[in-house]
Amino acid sequence: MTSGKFITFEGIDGAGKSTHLEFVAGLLREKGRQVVVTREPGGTPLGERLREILLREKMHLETEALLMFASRREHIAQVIEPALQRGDWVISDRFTDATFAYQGGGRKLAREKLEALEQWVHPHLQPDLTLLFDVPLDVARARLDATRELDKFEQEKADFFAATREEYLRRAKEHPARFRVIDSTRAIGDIQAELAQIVSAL
Ligand SMILES: Nc1ncnc2c1ncn2[C@@H]1O[C@H](COP(=O)(O)OP(=O)(O)O)[C@@H](O)[C@H]1O
Ligand SMILES: Cc1cn([C@H]2C[C@H](O)[C@@H](COP(=O)(O)OP(=O)(O)O)O2)c(=O)[nH]c1=O
Repeated sequence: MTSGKFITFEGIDGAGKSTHLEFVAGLLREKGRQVVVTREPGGTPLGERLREILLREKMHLETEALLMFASRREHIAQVIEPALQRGDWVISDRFTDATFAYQGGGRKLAREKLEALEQWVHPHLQPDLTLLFDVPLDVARARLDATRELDKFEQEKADFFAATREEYLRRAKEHPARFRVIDSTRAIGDIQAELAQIVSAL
């Protein structure tokens, strides 16, 4: 049995992550891999209920961080670890880097608190590859405005997303072996050509 890998997709809202999830899953399936596509917050029945609350209700920033990690704990136990143990590949639309970027960067929750939660919830699990879809705020905002009704996070102001993006880029620099920063201002076809190269090198 080949061993599976854990790939996460990250970026500020509107960067284009969701556009490329199924493309990457398809590339892996073409190579004969079993692929589980999932997301955070969510990915389990309980996690999806937490997602509904997290994306709609205002709450204390620590409550928000704790619920993100509660959803993640369930997701790891029910979906991610069993899939990796079977040898499947897991692609998750967001994981812990999102909590550092949104609750840490955006909401300014102390990084040490998030590191403590990360150590508690998944001391031994890290993605093998994190694709960070990066775009300037105005590009992300224009894409969002063109397409959908905005949830609680998407309604945040420019300085929130500036801090979120900055924290993502800081983490990418801190973990260069795990992160690939994708310039997501380019045409979808150009981005997919780069993704195909990255996936074939895995
Ligand atoms: N490279 C791109 N060029 C132009 N439009 C894009 C590009 N990538 C995504 N979009 C569009 O931007 C919108 C937001 O993309 P989406 O993948 O849903 O973002 P995210 O999941 O990162 O919030 C969608 O309407 C999508 O079609
Ligand atoms: C996983 C995670 C997501 N989020 C936020 C980022 C997004 O705004 C929102 C949901 O993510 P996402 O699934 O990307 O939203 P959409 O389906 O609208 O593209 O949750 C956090 O604030 N912290 C986290 O730890």
